[in-house]
Amino acid sequence: LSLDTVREFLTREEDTVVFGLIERAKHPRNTPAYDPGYLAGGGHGHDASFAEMFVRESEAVQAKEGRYQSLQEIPFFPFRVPFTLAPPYNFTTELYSAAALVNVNDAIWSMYFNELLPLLAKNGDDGNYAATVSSDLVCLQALSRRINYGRYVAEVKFIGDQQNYTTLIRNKDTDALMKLLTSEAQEDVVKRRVQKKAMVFGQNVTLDGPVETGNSNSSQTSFKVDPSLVYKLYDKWVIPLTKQVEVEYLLHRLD
Ligand SMILES: C=C(O[C@@H]1C=C(C(=O)O)C=C[C@H]1O)C(=O)O
Repeated sequence: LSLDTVREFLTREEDTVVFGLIERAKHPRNTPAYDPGYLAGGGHGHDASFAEMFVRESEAVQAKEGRYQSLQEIPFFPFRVPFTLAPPYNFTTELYSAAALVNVNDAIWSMYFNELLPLLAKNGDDGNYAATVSSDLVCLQALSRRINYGRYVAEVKFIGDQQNYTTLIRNKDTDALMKLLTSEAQEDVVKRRVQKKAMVFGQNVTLDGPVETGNSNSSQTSFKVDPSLVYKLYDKWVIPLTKQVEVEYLLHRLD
């Protein structure tokens, strides 16, 4: 684990996040899928929305196949996750064990459904709820993996500057920790790159003419996901939440 490999991981995750958003944006809002009352109205005694039920049950299946044996993956419903049926695999454990399970999945969940989704999906209801929430799950898992990877970022930064971090952790100085782990230049690169990825991955591809680059002067260029929304997602939520994970991890790094 080094700062370079950590940055490579985050860069590759950007692709997964952007492709996930493109797929979700294919479907309209489909609000009944998020309404707990919609299922209850069916009289089956459910108190969760289709979206929640889909995530919970998918996580249960994936848990059985060993998804959460990798520390890179953290479920949204940890108490509903059954034991794995997969034989143990010797995953490398780069994380400090007392801090390894730090995560902000609850914050990711509410950010995704309450803030991002209304900006991402067009109004409308086409009844394809299962396909829709299945693409929500992909987005949630990608965002969770990316944001909770802040644990690995923090570990690398801690190892690289143990003396300074140790003092700040002992003093529980979260503001100073936040400042020490922040690289504004790097954050700027990340935000501009994801915006560009949204342009490149989300363009309409036709056989006539050159590949659209998105920065041509044709105002007709339209993207499957608004590149400025992807910038905003990283600026307002993904990077701040990643840094929150980093700070929380560090606060447990000497436990
Ligand atoms: C990931 C890093 O650490 C911090 C978090 C970042 C992020 O969430 O993208 C970017 C820069 C840093 O503020 C890094 O330095 O590469």
